[in-house]
Amino acid sequence: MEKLRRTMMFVPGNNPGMVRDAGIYDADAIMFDLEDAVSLGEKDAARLLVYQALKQVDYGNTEMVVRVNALDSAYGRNDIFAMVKAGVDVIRLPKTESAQDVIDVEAVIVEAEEKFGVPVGTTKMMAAIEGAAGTLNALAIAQSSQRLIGIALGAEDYVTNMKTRRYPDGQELFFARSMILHAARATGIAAFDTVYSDVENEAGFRAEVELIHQLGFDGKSIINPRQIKIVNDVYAPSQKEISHAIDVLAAIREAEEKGSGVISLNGKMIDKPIVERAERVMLLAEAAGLIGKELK
Ligand SMILES: CC(=O)SCCNC(=O)CCNC(=O)[C@H](O)C(C)(C)COP(=O)(O)OP(=O)(O)OC[C@H]1O[C@@H](n2cnc3c(N)ncnc32)[C@H](O)[C@@H]1OP(=O)(O)O
Ligand SMILES: O=C([O-])CC(=O)C(=O)O
Ligand SMILES: [Mg+2]
Repeated sequence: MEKLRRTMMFVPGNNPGMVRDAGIYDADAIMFDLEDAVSLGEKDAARLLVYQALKQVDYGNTEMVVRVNALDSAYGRNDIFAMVKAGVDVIRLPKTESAQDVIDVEAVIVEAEEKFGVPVGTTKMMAAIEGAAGTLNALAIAQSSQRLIGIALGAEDYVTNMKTRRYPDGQELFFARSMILHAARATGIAAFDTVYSDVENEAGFRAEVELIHQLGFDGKSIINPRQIKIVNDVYAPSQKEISHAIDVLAAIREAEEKGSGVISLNGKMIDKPIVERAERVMLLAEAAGLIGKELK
């Protein structure tokens, strides 16, 4: 069963209150940040704080992600060792430019897993693409490791690299979003859109979420708990979509019972991609609290 990751909430790794309470907002994933949200003087303290939190705070079943510093910084290797030791679910690489960046981080993860007795292969990875080189290498990056659960756009760094800024209509991100989506879909991993920094602008945020939902992203990195409900609302299927999905799944079940693969519903042929879409609608509907498990 596909894992839903509509919201992945950044939490500054140097903020004890936010780190402690991050689990109460029901983000699909929590992403502690050791990179750009943390100043150089606080890197070691943040690493320790996040390590302790992962060991001691009960975040329930929420997927726990940590954005580590790059390996070529003074902190990356220590970050990876500490997070693997703490049993983090996913390590997010920032500013990934090539497949080699992922391979290098994976090698350090393996070292850490062996050192701390964590079964090799358990720690998953995701790669954030935040510049022109990474965007052009998106497919190679997505193919670079079996551990990758997904790739993500980091638009603040990306627009800086591209010598532009973010605009309300997002035209400046269209190429990068398309590359990342296609690379993710071609390799069967997830695609995550970038943060929207203007927390007070709910209408602008909703418009961006509608756009990335239409494009096909699995979800979005967010920076504030107030953004969670908006993403979940946009990703919730309509009643019409849910009814159609229920009919499709009932029709396919009936056809299977009769031993027939090809079926029609209201005169339209139902085939594999339609069934797959219907299953995803039901998963999203359940996550949005719109149906119970018994209907699936
Ligand atoms: C370009 C990049 O690299 S982006 C990634 C790095 N950036 C980050 O991680 C920033 C994360 N976000 C934040 O720090 C904050 O949301 C800010 C600074 C943007 C806004 O902070 P605030 O004005 O305090 O937000 P707001 O008033 O909505 O906070 C409401 C509550 O949610 C908490 N909260 C806000 N953001 C977060 C968060 N990201 N994680 C956990 N808790 C949070 C606040 O502590 C506050 O809790 P309280 O009611 O118990 O006091
Ligand atoms: O990955 C993100 O969405 C946040 C980030 O670092 C960026 O936009 O540069
Ligand atoms: Mg960035």
